[in-house]
Amino acid sequence: MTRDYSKFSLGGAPAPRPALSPLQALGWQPFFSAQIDADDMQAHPPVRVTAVHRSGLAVRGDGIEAVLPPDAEVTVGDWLLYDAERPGASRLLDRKSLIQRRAAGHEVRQQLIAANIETAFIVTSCNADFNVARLERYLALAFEAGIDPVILLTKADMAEDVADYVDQATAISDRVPVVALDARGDAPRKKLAPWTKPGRTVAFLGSSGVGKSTLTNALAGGDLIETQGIREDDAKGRHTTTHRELHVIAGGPVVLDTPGMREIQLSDAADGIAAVFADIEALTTRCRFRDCAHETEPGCAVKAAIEAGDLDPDRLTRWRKLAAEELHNSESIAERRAREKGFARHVKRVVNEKPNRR
Ligand SMILES: Nc1nc2c(ncn2[C@@H]2O[C@H](COP(=O)(O)OP(=O)(O)OP(=O)(O)O)[C@@H](O)[C@H]2O)c(=O)[nH]1
Ligand SMILES: [Zn+2]
Repeated sequence: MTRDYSKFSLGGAPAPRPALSPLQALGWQPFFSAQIDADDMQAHPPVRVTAVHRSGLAVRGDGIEAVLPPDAEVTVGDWLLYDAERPGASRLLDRKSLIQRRAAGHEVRQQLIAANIETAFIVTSCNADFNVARLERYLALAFEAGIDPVILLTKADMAEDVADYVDQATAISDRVPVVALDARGDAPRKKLAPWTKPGRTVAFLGSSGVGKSTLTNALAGGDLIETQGIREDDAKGRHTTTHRELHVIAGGPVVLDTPGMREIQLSDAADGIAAVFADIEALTTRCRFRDCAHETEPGCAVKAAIEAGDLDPDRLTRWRKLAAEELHNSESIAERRAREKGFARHVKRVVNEKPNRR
């Protein structure tokens, strides 16, 4: 919680916030400046990637707007040290977080989606869009990427049983704050203040129509992005304009909005899933058998927790499904073939194996 000391200042007027430098307003922080020295910064000023086009990387810095050659190792939100003479040689700085996904195809290749997001707002609305399994999937994605998630429940003004949605969302993880609000008006500015200070980088993730653009506009205090209602009347269609993917809100955060991030499959996210389902993961370490499938095995701590009423069986089912999906998406075709071949042998071995404890 931030405290308001303004009423203590002399003359009654709130003390003005120290202005951010142009770089800080773009999201520049000590984490990045610690990676370079002053000479470096003089010779090669930092720039942030604001959009990735097939033709190149759009970047912005203090008094710099440029397009660098395309580079598959760089994505929206990245910081580079701009080399004006050889733009392609601009150096990539270490990231605070990275969302990536496995690219389709035979080879195992990662496709970078967005870098250096600090808070991911997982957005759903208090209506039929609300789905615990989908929230869990987005949370796993955020944790895997090294981003702190916050659950936002929009359209609270239209629901009667908001507390019920809040309870369900709160039960998912004790590491994730939950905020219910009307995405329009000034509620987002007030309620999201702890995560949206100037110079922070945030993103809104969620299905179409839940209010992501509305939230961004509300933070900006104006129409920064066209919302769905407006787009529907647009004969040109919704995705014809090339938009900027990184929005710098005056006096507010940097909002990263890249199409690839809006709907996403989970792959290579085992750690993220473990973070969301920390309760179940902890139970599994107490099962008698290390490879317990939590079905009929004796000494299964997961089954015991369900019987004692400490674990919701639906949550266990969702964990299994998500873990299975993650495994499926994370394997290459060759890996999957090898696993299926090896499966019969594996079953035999498990049947003959001795308990790993007691
Ligand atoms: N009453 C009410 N309407 C909302 C709220 N949030 C969003 N809306 C409306 O829902 C519609 C969709 O909102 P958008 O902000 O365009 O949704 P989006 O998530 O950006 O959708 P995509 O761009 O398709 O991903 C708009 O007509 C908004 O005005 C809310 O909290 N309350
Ligand atoms: Zn078990």
